[in-house]
Amino acid sequence: MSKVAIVTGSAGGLGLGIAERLVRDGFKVVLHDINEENLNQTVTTLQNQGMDVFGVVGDVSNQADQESLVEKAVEKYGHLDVLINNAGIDAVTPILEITEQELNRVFQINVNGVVFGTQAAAKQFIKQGTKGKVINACSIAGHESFEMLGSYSASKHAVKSFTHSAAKELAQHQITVNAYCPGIAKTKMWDHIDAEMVRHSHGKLQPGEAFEQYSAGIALGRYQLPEDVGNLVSFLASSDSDYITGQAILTDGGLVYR
Ligand SMILES: NC(=O)C1=CN([C@@H]2O[C@H](COP(=O)(O)OP(=O)(O)OC[C@H]3O[C@@H](n4cnc5c(N)ncnc54)[C@H](O)[C@@H]3O)[C@@H](O)[C@H]2O)C=CC1
Ligand SMILES: CC(=O)C(C)=O
Repeated sequence: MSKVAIVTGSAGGLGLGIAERLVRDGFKVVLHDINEENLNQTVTTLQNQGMDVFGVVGDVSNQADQESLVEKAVEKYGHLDVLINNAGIDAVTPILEITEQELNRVFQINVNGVVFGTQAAAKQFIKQGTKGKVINACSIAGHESFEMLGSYSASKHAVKSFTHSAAKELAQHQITVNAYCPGIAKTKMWDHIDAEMVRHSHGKLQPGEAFEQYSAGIALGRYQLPEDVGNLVSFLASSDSDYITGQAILTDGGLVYR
């Protein structure tokens, strides 16, 4: 019987790379995103390539949406084995200018989303009476805090902390909870971070320079590809990782050392 995985925020970027890798690993994959147009396009493209995937539109920060996502996955494929809490957003703001609205939005999506997803998947695993895996998107910013990324870094530290608590509490049900911590990948997220860093630099940075400066510190000499993240998530989703729980594992080409 094929295993079933959900990947949130997978219309593009790292989530899409993860979804494609899991399909190649033999999973049936439920793609999920808040952006309906992008999600439909991505799902159609993958289905046209013969992949067994389907899409669910939803907002990870909405608890009812997360419950409904798991219900729809089970309705379609019969059961659930793995949830990848991948969806996330960035915010680039000097500390003195962070607003209540920004902080709430970043935490609602990056942190509440992970909590609600974990709850929905864990309830399903317990109902099934099976092992299950929850895999959360953390970041190098969950291990080291970055200038101008104050609310984002705090949210990713919270993801790491929640990963530890959930791993401890859910182990009694044979549910593992781990996180992947990417470095610098050239997705829409980094396009936005670069543009925002340029905007806040008052002429000191040109477009592309913030990305170049961050990438210049990578020991292996290149920025990250979605495939690099897919490699780690593939392992965390496989039975090879059955004895690993509560870990937030860096995949960054050598940038942050913990
Ligand atoms: N790009 C990078 O260098 C790094 C990314 N990460 C993390 O990896 C994850 C994926 O990042 P990227 O692919 O780069 O981002 P991205 O911005 O390229 O893609 C994120 C996807 O999530 C979706 N999304 C946003 N809010 C959502 C919501 N409320 N509900 C459902 N879907 C939503 C977006 O529509 C988009 O398709 C994020 O959690 C991010 O924080 C971590 C470290 C580095
Ligand atoms: C997007 C992200 O997590 C960083 C720190 O680059």
